[in-house]
Amino acid sequence: MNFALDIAQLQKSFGGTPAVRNLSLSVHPGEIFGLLGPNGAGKSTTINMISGVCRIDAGQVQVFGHDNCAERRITRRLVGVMHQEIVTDNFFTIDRALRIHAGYYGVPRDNAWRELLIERLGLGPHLHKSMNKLSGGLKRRFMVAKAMIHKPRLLILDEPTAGVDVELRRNLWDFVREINREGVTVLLTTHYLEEAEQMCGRIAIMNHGELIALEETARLLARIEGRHLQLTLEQPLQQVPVELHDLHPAMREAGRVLHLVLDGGQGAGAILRRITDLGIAVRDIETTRPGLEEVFLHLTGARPDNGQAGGK
Ligand SMILES: Nc1ncnc2c1ncn2[C@@H]1O[C@H](COP(=O)(O)OP(=O)(O)OP(=O)(O)O)[C@@H](O)[C@H]1O
Repeated sequence: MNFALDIAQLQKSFGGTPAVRNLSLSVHPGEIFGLLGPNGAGKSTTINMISGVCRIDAGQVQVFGHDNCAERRITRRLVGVMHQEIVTDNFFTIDRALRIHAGYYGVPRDNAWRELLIERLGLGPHLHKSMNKLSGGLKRRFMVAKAMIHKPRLLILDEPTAGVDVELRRNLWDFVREINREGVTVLLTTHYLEEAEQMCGRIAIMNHGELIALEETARLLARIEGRHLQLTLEQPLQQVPVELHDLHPAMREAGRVLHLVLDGGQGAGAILRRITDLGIAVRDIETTRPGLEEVFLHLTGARPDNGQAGGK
């Protein structure tokens, strides 16, 4: 059986600086697959090469067995992409823009599908508004509908929930799960790591253009051994004392929360004593399970820029 997406030794440079280096990965039909990485890791460049927006320097991309350069007309129909930047056809209404995009792919008109997208994405009341009058959230919903209007078999979502409120985010992911159950393969990027954890069966992590991990989500999480301690401090820390560097410390919430990883046989009590000996007063302590944020930290030494990360 063909992969939904098969990327082999993909490369791209901008002005001599590599953005994607020798990337190979495959996505199975029916998967929800996460492509994660810190800012500038090369995720969007990869997606742009898959969608044909960006020329490939070297390597190959196949979509359901079709080469996306040699068989572009076929792969264009098979893939639907929601790009990261909000791009709308400013003077069109949602209604008109969706009709134009459906025509662009040359697929037979499917009114039932169109109506379903409009209903599930809550676009009905806004169909006849011109695009430049829509809120950011509505524009994003429109972009999902646009990516889906030609019934692609592979849906690519590049940070679909950036700047989107909680309710819309939930609706959007419910919808993605629903279409995935109906057979659509999904590749997504997100900076909200808990979303990737909840949505994706497998996750690939890129850093500096390279693939540095590709595993089932649960296995990836299990890579980070040891318990995680979260300490709420009486006073915010300016920086983590060097004496605690063996505990993989990360500060959050402007230094009010300190996150530590206990590998080996270190007990929470002993750690607490070490901390209080340094004159740091602890208000609250809790153990947490590792999240993808910790996996990121572990694998890349960087923190994802999700607006909540503190410095290390
Ligand atoms: N059109 C371009 N011209 C020049 N450099 C580019 C261009 N597009 C991307 N880059 C560079 O390529 C690298 C990878 O960028 P890319 O946008 O693919 O990363 P990303 O993982 O999607 O990051 P983010 O999470 O911030 O969107 C970055 O260093 C970026 O500055």
